[in-house]
Amino acid sequence: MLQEKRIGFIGAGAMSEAIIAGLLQTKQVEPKQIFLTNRSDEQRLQDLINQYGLSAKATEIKQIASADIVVLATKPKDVPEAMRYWSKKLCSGQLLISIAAGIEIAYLESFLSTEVAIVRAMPNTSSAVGYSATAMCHGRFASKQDVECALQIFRSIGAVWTVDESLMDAVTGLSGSGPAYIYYVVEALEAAGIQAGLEKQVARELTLQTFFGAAQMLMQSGKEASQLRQEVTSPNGTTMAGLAELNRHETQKVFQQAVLKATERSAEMGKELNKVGT
Ligand SMILES: NC(=O)C1=CN([C@@H]2O[C@H](COP(=O)(O)OP(=O)(O)OC[C@H]3O[C@@H](n4cnc5c(N)ncnc54)[C@H](OP(=O)(O)O)[C@@H]3O)[C@@H](O)[C@H]2O)C=CC1
Ligand SMILES: O=C(O)[C@@H]1CCC=N1
Repeated sequence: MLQEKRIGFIGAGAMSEAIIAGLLQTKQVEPKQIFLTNRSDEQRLQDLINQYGLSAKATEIKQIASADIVVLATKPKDVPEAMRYWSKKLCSGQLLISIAAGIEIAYLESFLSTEVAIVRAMPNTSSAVGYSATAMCHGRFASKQDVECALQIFRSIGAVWTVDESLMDAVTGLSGSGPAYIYYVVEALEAAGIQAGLEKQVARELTLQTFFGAAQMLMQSGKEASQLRQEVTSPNGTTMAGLAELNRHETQKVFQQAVLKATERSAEMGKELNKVGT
């Protein structure tokens, strides 16, 4: 299905790159099917075109405006400006996929005078290696084929779930921002390993393999995280000592609060922009 589609990206930032890298790595699309534009950073655009072998024509506005699928990947604050410009160029028959945090479908529709199919999605940066956790919902003009097309894009760069739009802020707080929480923990474990006497590279490799192994256990064993944690924890042993310190600082609660804060921020960003209006 994606083989015949032309995909235009509005925004040439971290997320567009992650999705493009994933699509190309998993061979779902060829470089010539991808068109890309940004606002002003010519060097960044050229770097991506060179790195991923995209056609130089990729920057042509006409190509994006007539693409089968247009991915809106600017920062949320830049969505009004981008939509004011691009909404005049989009037409029914095209599928607009927005990945902007907090931005509601109704808000995007308010810029459009034609019945453009819209999918709102929240992938994460693991798209770049084919392991995104993406959730998506769709607007009233999206057909079954449009939804299937979006599902196929996000399946090709990881796993995808469909949710009600009211849950998109929660998804953003959990899995959209989620990789950053994991990297934050990895930074801490690596630093602790070094402090305890390990060489930097060894600390890094042990940490990464521990994360990878734990993720595999969670996915393959069918056991709850709490049960797996208990299996590591010998009475009066090392893990118990480590976990006692985490509990003393209410670390689980802190992580829960972090996800809820991020969820709130996603909703807030949408509200801030809706106030701006068209
Ligand atoms: N980073 C993440 O982990 C995730 C981000 N998201 C969402 O993805 C979106 C993009 O994020 P990210 O890639 O990190 O952002 P970046 O800041 O890395 O990239 C934003 C891009 O948008 C371009 N841009 C800004 N205004 C316009 C415009 N009017 N027309 C065309 N292009 C424009 C910028 O161009 P220039 O540099 O020339 O100004 C830049 O290339 C955000 O809405 C974010 O909420 C979703 C999931 C995860
Ligand atoms: O930090 C942000 O706002 C974006 C949305 C999800 C991940 N990064």
